[in-house]
Amino acid sequence: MALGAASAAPAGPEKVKIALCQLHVTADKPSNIAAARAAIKDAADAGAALVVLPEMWNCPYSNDSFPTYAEDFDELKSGGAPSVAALSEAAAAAGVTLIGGSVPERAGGKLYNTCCVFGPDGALLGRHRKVHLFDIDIPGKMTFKESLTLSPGDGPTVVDTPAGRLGVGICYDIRFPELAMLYARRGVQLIVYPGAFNTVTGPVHWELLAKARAVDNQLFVATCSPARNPDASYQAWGHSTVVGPFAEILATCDHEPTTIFAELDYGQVVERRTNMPLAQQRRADLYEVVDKTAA
Ligand SMILES: O=C(O)CCC(=O)C(=O)O
Repeated sequence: MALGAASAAPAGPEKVKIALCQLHVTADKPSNIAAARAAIKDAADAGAALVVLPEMWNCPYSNDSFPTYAEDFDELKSGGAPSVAALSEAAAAAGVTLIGGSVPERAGGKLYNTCCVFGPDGALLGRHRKVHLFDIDIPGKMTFKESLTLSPGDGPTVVDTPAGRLGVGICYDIRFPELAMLYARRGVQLIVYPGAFNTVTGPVHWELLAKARAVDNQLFVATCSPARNPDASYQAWGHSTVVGPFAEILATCDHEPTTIFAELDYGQVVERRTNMPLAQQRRADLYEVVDKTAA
């Protein structure tokens, strides 16, 4: 299906309070889990209905760590997936929709960088496996090859939640405008990118990409990073940010552990698209982006 006008806005809440938890991530998995639980509760206590965690919040961001900290989600009930179980419990206890950042997932002999989405009753509503792996080489500055340990997911993820219709991408996924465009086409109101940019690409690209995906598609974008840990081998950029559909910054922060909040008014998605009907003005006679995963 060629991507044209966005589908109608889904029935759902008009306004949602979102919280992005910029967690301090260490090598101690139980303490990372405890910190995530506490942050989710605190965010809910402060009135958030939608809570977001960062990429790889249960382990150091390194290829050495991913296999060690990985969890098999099929072992949820037998206690083999403590991070994911904690997310489900914390979402239910707090009564929030939870975009559970990402953790390394073990499935079918492979590892994935996976985000789980939970409803306010703790039910798993969706799961996104990072589609675009972070393989870059900027000599002397930043070299990382996720594909040494991880496999890519094979599809986009759109989840209808009590906090709106959400699209999920993980970190490097934000660099691919086609994925965001596909989400807009499917009526997504907010794209959430748990991410962990670094001190090389972060200062130049992190905010720029969030604004670009928002303004291209006239929707909300939230990027949630771990805090910078001076002891870690990978220095996360931090700067978790919420951007509105006119590319306006609604909330942001530095690299310290914190939780930031923003009120999303989904009516603005409709308003911006009415003011500036980009989707209707596309020249399908000149170019098109094709959704190869549409049902
Ligand atoms: O795209 C970048 O510069 C950083 C991406 C990244 O850190 C990731 O995908 O985990």
